Amino acid sequence: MAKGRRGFGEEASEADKKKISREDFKKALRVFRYVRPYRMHFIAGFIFLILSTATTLSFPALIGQVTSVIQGKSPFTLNQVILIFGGILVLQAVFSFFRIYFFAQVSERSMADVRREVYGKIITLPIPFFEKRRVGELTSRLSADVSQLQDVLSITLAELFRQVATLLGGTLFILYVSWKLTLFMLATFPVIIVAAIIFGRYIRRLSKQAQDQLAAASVIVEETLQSINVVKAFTNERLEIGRYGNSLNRMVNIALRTARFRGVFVSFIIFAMFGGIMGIVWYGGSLVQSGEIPFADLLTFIFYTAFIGGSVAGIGDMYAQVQKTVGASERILEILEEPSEVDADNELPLFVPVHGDVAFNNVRFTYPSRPEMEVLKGVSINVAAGRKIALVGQSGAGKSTIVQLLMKYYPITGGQITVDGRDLTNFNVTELRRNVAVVPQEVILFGGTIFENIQYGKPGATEAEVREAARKANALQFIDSFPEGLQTIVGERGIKLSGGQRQRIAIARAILKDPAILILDEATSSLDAESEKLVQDALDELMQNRTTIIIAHRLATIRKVDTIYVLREGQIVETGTHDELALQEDGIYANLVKLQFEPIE
Ligand SMILES: Nc1ncnc2c1ncn2[C@@H]1O[C@H](COP(=O)(O)OP(=O)(O)OP(=O)(O)O)[C@@H](O)[C@H]1O
Repeated sequence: MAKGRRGFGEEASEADKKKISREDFKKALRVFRYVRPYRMHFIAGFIFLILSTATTLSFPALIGQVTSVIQGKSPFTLNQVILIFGGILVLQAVFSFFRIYFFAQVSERSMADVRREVYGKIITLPIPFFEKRRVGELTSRLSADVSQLQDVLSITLAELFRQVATLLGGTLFILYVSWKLTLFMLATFPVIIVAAIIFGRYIRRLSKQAQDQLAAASVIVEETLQSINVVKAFTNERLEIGRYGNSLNRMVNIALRTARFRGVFVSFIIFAMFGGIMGIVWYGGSLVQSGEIPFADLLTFIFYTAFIGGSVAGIGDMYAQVQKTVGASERILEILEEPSEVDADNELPLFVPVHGDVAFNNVRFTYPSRPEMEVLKGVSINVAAGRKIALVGQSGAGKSTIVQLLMKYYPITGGQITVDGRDLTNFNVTELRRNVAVVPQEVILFGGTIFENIQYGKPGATEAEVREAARKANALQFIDSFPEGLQTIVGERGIKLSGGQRQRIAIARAILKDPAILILDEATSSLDAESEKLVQDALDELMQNRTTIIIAHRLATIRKVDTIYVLREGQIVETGTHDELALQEDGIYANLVKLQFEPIE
């Protein structure tokens, strides 16, 4: 019974395979909807393609005509024939220009649309999506996959058509010249085609392996350059050179194996082609001798055969390209079909300011990427508008998770979160997040000016507003000490700011945003006393009249908050003010306070 079922299953899966591949192809064709707006250009390109193919196809006839003239069997003179073909040559040049021009219009514009849409999609996807994918993978979809599609649209499609047209047109033409010789010629084709398919597949697999290996080598370069400080600190340069070298060696080995097969393949094809042509010359020669066909036709025939041979060799390659493109478009469509977090089609909701009452009622939560571990096990927190609370607890207790849930990065698995008494699920994410600002632990600035980095908190803010925010954030002093002031370039290619300076930029950004709810993820590394004071003063300014949730790592900074919540393993185990909790005998908070302050006191 089991055996029978397995047999049935196998059959079904075979059928599925076929169906899927056909569906895949259909699906991939959907990418063509991006071409639709430029269809007039596409049609124009196609017309020029047909015209230029037709003119190319007429050239073997030139040889025949000239031979006829030489043999005195043509009504035209040599000059007339050359003039006619010269005219065709000019036309061919004009047609080719327009073909390339129109196809480029279609491919460049439509692929820019695809890129724009894919990027727009990626950036609006919810956070869990980014936990499943690597950034490299996503950027490669935008670059490599779209480029693949573009190549097919701008070159391959036209080439494929030209090759098929050459094949069909050429064959019809030689059938017309001599069906006997054509049949003879066609007898050599199947051998070449079968060999091409078998070899081609194997070579493709090998070259993909070589590509993967190259990608693996590039990852080493990327990772080590990104963390060059770590490599140097551990003096692991030699180790990395060795690792990179090994990876390159593996790639070279595979590439050389591919080259060997390609060498065999190419020599075989050349051998078979010329063998075929020799056979045709031999058989054709005997047909000319017996007077069955004129010599001029034999020449024309041979040239067409060379054309046809070339196009057959080309079609295999094109087919591989098309196959690759089906894969690329599938991957692109897969992203486009992911449900967005922000409904990008909808207009942005009106800005509805909230007061800032925040409540967590018995919230339970499990990260989608780790379903077996419940991270929050019934957490309840209440913050009235304008109040300040701190979350304290060991690393991994769930502090960051709580604020991520408040930002609606993940859906909760149990309980309820409300803002101003309204369930978080009823908030549009844009509407909600406009009311929340985060000053993160590790501030990462975008490459650009300080002005742009602060303005990020409120796109379109004026210079005066940005300056005022920088002043309130205690940042103006150091900003003005740079010769270019607010226009100083920061980030990867600009000047490097210190940790305290970056924090004050982040604070200025939050001040500019002016949210009702503020989340401070306290920096773990402590600053020197002076920066610490500047940052703390800036934070005090920022916290005024806002609901503030502090993820506290250093207890000294949270003495003034209204309520401290102590978390342990996803549960709130103590709640109170600093004074209340610090006095609790054997309390977790009291112990933490002791641990942090004892060595100093
Ligand atoms: N994106 C994620 N996917 C899966 N598990 C996660 C994710 N983020 C955090 N966790 C897990 O959830 C638990 C709580 O993490 P969380 O970051 O909230 O702790 P924390 O109290 O903020 O710690 P720390 O003080 O070190 O920042 C940890 O066990 C952590 O491993």
